[in-house]
Amino acid sequence: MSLLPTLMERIARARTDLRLGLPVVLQGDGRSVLALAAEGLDADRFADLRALGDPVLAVTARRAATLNARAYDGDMARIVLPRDVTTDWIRAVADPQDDLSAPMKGPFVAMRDGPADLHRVALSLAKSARLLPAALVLHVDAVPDDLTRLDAALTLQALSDPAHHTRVVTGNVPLAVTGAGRVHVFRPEDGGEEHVVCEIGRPSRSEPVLVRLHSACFTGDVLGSLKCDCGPQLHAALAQMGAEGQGILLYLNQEGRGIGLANKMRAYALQDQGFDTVEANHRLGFEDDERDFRTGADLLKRLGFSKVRLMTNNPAKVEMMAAQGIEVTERVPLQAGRNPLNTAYLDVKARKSGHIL
Ligand SMILES: Nc1nc2c(ncn2[C@@H]2O[C@H](COP(=O)(O)OP(=O)(O)OP(=O)(O)O)[C@@H](O)[C@H]2O)c(=O)[nH]1
Ligand SMILES: [Zn+2]
Repeated sequence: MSLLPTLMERIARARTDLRLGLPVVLQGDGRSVLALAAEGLDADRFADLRALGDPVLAVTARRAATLNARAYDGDMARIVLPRDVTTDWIRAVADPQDDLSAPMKGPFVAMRDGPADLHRVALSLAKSARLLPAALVLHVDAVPDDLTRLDAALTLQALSDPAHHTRVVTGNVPLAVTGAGRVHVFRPEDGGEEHVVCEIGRPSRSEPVLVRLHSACFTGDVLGSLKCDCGPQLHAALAQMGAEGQGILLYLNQEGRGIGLANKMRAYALQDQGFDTVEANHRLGFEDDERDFRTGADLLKRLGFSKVRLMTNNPAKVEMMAAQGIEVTERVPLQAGRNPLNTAYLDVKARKSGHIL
């Protein structure tokens, strides 16, 4: 019946549920689990969950490596909870903030037997909800009525494909660099963040267009943070488009290389403890870069562009464009905003993430 939620709509609900601290139900191969995000775990809910059985704490292999827990499941570990477990213990396993000041109690016992597929989906959902990637997972025979239910395999598939976007509106916005600015707003069908494409002038659809594929950086773009180069890169790109009279700025809401603003601030707090940008992501349980650049290529195609002069120092962006069928006729270097406070950050990106200096 068409009034009932689709899979995408149920995934959107599940993300909200996890962010609220509610469990969601994941189902597959005749099994059901309750999954609850470790972040923001409520003591009463945790007590109710334990009354139903013994949940395990799923964490990514990245987080497991920091904890010295064995990742028997390859990309993740299922950590057995100690008998005297508290919500503080769970939070401390999930969140690396106090790893140094209060070293973990370990050794951790990780499960080797039994399927881990539903746990894996719980972690993907937590990531897509921009929460810490750690979830309590409990097998149950009877599923409570009011909880959001998801088919695990279909959910994993849906989370790994980029969402389809609808162009919601286009509005004229005169900019400092050009009077001829237009903003297109694209909304994903999966209830995720909207993305913005800013078109400068009226670029021809048959010639290579100057494009900046930019990821949101609230601290750099809006606050003028000196920890990164995002703000100056954004403004340098707009200035070049203004000077050439045309261009496309893809402004993707993938804050913190796709981990969300709260997690990026957690990463910054770890950087204050001495870890670099890549190490901080790993300690939190994330990969170096959790972004999916395919969305950028999709939006370009939707606007009728197939050839670009791409403003970036990141070879992964160039490769992705080509893989998505967009011809990159030229990589236009974008060097702006180096300062004494971000030199180490930019050097790490060059050394560990392959950025071209
Ligand atoms: N996780 C994390 N994200 C960061 C950090 N510093 C900046 N960012 C994010 O990194 C992203 C930077 O994006 P971009 O400017 O598109 O990219 P880039 O991959 O450096 O490539 P180019 O600028 O195109 O050369 C933004 O989403 C920022 O919010 C950090 O220390 N940790
Ligand atoms: Zn930034």
